[in-house]
Amino acid sequence: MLRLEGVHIRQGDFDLRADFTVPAGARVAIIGPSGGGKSTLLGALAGFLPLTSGRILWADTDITDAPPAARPIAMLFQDNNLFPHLTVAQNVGLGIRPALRLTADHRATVDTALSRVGLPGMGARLPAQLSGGQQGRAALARVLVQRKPLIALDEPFAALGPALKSEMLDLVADLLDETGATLLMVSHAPGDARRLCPRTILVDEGRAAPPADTTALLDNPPPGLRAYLGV
Ligand SMILES: Nc1ncnc2c1ncn2[C@@H]1O[C@H](COP(=O)(O)OP(=O)(O)OP(=O)(O)O)[C@@H](O)[C@H]1O
Repeated sequence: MLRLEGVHIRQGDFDLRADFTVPAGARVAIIGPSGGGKSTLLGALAGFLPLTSGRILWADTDITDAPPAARPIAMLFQDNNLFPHLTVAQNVGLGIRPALRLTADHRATVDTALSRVGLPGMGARLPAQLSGGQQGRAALARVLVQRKPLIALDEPFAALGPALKSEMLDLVADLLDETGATLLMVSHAPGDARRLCPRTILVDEGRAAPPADTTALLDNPPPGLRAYLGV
């Protein structure tokens, strides 16, 4: 279980507060207006932003001050963060060893992950030699090899067309079924939240609310969310 206890994060003159739990294995969307603090929340969970006060716990272990690499969370951002001068296999390998000294076992793990996301034999290519959707798959492979119990996706497929996006959401769902990982997914698309995430955290007015039933929240949104959704 992920637990945020009395969390307060400050970025410049922006304040975000959060106090909630997410059960292990849950699939939770994070939605809310632009500038509401969704990325701030993920940044704090991943250890890129310090807390002003409060604690973050995973499975009853306090990770508030743990460095990013020691946290139980793997992140995937919208632009995938593939390094253009590294091969696809090297980019995926970064998820195992940031220094890129991979053993034969590590290389086998990378190959297995690439096959799993539908990119068998493409490890030697550079990212520019992949389509946008294939780049997204490579980035997902890097998340997979990290074998973290918590996966955070920050608007991962916003740049993809509807068919590709749908395919990627299915792939994420399959990977979660296999690994049992917990998902936190920032999305501006209510349809993605409905499809993949039974529960949703609303981030608005300086607060990340506890996960609520996605369908109920989207069918009957509070005023701030209503304005954002344009309903
Ligand atoms: N480095 C920073 N320094 C100061 N303020 C910041 C910084 N980064 C973000 N902010 C502010 O923090 C607030 C929350 O930003 P954040 O990126 O978390 O929102 P978001 O909900 O992810 O927005 P979007 O949906 O547009 O990506 C905004 O008011 C933003 O201006």
